[in-house]
Amino acid sequence: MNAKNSVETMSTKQTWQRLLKYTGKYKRYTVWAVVSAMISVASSLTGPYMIGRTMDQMIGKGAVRFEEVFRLLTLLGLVYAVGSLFGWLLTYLTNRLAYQTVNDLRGEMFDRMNVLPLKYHDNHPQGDSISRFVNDMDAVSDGLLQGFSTLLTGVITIVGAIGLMLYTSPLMTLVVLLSAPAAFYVARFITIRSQQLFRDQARILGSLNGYVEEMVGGQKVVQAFHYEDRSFAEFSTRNEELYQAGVKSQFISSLSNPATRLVNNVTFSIIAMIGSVTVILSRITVGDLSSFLLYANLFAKPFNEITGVITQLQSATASAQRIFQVLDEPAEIPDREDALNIKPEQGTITFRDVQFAYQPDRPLIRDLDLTVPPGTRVAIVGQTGAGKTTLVNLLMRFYDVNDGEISIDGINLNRVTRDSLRRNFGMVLQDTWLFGGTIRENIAYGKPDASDEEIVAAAKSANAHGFIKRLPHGYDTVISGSGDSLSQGQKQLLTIARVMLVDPPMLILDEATSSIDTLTEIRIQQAFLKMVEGRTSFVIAHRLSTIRGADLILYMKDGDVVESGNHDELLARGGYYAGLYNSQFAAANA
Ligand SMILES: Nc1ncnc2c1ncn2[C@@H]1O[C@H](COP(=O)(O)OP(=O)(O)OP(=O)(O)O)[C@@H](O)[C@H]1O
Repeated sequence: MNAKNSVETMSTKQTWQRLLKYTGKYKRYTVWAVVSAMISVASSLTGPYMIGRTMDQMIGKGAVRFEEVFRLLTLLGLVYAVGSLFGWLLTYLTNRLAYQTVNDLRGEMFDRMNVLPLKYHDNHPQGDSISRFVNDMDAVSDGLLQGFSTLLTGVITIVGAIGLMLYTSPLMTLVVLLSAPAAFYVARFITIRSQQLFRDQARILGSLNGYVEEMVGGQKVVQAFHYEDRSFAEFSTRNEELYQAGVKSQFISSLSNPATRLVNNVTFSIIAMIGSVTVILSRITVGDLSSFLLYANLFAKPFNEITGVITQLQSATASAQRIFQVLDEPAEIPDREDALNIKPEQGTITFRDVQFAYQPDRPLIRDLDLTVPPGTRVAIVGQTGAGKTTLVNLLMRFYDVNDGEISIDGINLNRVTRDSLRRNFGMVLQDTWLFGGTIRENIAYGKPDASDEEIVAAAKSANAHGFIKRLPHGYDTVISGSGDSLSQGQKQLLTIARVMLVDPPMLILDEATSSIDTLTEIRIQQAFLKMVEGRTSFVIAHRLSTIRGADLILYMKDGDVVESGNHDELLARGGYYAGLYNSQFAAANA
């Protein structure tokens, strides 16, 4: 059974057992919360007793023991004040408990996101992951917050009220107790029905977030293709679905409170009648009856409150299941215990009988054999979907080969720590990734302790220094996460500078296919050339100059390297590469 299934079949009980393990770490808060709840409930239970006693001091017209009434009422005020104080303490402690728990969960989830294999991120919309991180965490936090204090005070109140009712009138207590299961089963009947609806709601919310994230991220494309109307139509469908799911789940679950209230009110009326008769028969005093009725109310209230928070608890359960789903996703297979930290001396890269498939039934790379001597400039070309990025994914061990091996200087990559492997490769991707911070911080991403001189030198090598200097605050200019205030070319120059600073022995470059102004393109080309000098480099190449300057061109087709050699050799062979050259570059070059 895979992790996803195991969480999907996780029962409510298992989910809460697991959630409470996180809460269990904060026993100190829990113990004090229980003590506070007990004191606060004790005060609310003492109240009705004292009110009853006070009433019994007012026997009739002109027969009121004022002194005693005054004493009891003062005491009552004091008892309620202490109760309020501990009620506040209970809220404070449950707040801490809930936020600490969610804080830990959030930390664990963030950690897990970082160790999940790329496969997970490739197959899950970012919006859905963000929704789990934000919305589901909030739902769990609300559930813990409300659930904990309500359940705790509820249970103590119920137990205490039963004891005091029994003390006052066992017969009437029996009536109250017999009616309790009715309220409980009514609530349970409704709860079971609404649980599935809450699960659906969380799922639809995740999918809506995923869609919004796609559409907001791709706004340019959306507008360029006049997709706005269709995008809005699709959004509206999902939004409507969420609306329907929300209304339905809220409607069903909100039935439970009025339904249990109805049962309780009927019970209350019956007890009032029986009680009146008992008073007439002089078995109990009027004070006792009023105390009892107040107890019966106190006894019923938690049922109402508990059924009220059941809505929140259900939503928290569904959300916790979605969080645990991520936590249970298998992490990237850890490095072997005897994994080596490599520092390649030569850097000869060999592919031997490499086989790879993203999906087991769709083999992509079959029996790939290749030797790349140190310092070789490799250009990978081929049509879209040919497997160029896949080759890079395997080199960086974002995915592991299914069979065969890739080695550096004869060391199988499976025996190398991923960290040291990735440190040896500098990567410049088409999708430039910048984060919210200064230009300086963005360049120093791979070497946070770099000096200013090193940063400037790297920027100069990357031909980025000139445009950075012209920015309003130079290297201290703050850019947004997406780097929207910079041009595509400038962003790529920054990412080149970032790699230059780290100075890795090997490089992986994904040449931008997007059009960049000629001057910037020349700058990038120069920067690329400087970067690959003397280093083993793999370039997913789209420009003729890069391809022609390469020592080794790999022409990929359907996952296989079908031709390899340098430009002249491949042209002379008259195969796929020659076809590509003649159809795409020859005319431009003529
Ligand atoms: N994460 C993935 N899961 C499943 N299949 C994938 C995944 N990534 C790529 N593929 C498939 O593998 C094949 C090779 O994809 P790859 O990205 O390596 O091609 P490419 O040559 O880099 O294409 P392009 O030039 O368009 O970037 C394609 O058929 C693609 O659909």
